[in-house]
Amino acid sequence: NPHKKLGPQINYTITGIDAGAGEMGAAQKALTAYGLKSKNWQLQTSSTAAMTSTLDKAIKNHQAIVITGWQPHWMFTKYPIKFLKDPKNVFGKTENLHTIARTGFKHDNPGAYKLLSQFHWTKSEMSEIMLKANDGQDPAKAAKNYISKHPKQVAKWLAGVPEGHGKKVKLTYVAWDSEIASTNLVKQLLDSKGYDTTIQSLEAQPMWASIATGAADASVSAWLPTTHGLYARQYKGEFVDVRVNLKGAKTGLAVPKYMKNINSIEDLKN
Ligand SMILES: C[SH](C)CC(=O)O
Repeated sequence: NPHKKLGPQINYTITGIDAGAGEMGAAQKALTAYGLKSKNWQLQTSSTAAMTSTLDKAIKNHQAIVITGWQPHWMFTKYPIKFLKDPKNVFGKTENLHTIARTGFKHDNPGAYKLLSQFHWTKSEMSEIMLKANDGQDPAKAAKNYISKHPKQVAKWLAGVPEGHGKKVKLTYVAWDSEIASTNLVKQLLDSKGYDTTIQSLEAQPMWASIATGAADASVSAWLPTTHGLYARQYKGEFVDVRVNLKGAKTGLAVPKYMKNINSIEDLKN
């Protein structure tokens, strides 16, 4: 209802995701920076699944809602939503997804490290796996299908990567749809060369800690420079930033497009 103040319509609540997600920290900062905290606005933590199902219900009922959103994600293709402008740049400009590794990994497993140093793809390529996984296909199967459909790209990723002969590789990730897609793909690529790859999902902070402590070998789930900036600073010198594996990611607050008069985080006070 564009004529009623937004806050009371949604109990001054931003529908968030898992508490450890970097963008939840950014959303908290935004509440303060935009003077929303003093107006009783609050950030609700839940999970990606809970947030997207709450979004689904709100859109089905043509109701107002504010969520913590991010690209690449199928929510922007499945739902008519838009990012809110962030004039104070709390969420940062575009992000890149980085591959990070424990400091000794290149020495201990140069073959697997070589694959990680060659793996990169685009948002639309990632969406191929993400959308299939969201439609209920097993992400490992979706990753295998991707590999069989893109032989030239796979050949580039695997160029010069030696056989693994069962050498173990441990990848950790955070169970966001984007990272489920990329981690399953990297596992299938490594296993196709005879490595024995295990993947483990963790919350964001423990994922970073698993690399810094050497408990895991690598992760393709690092959102930098802003969203995981806190973790990168906390573990500076204790991890290797192997490379960017996807360019042009983005986090921010988002609303359904039918909320015509809400286009900036500033407008939430209206
Ligand atoms: C939720 S985004 C995939 C990443 C993050 O916010 O930590």
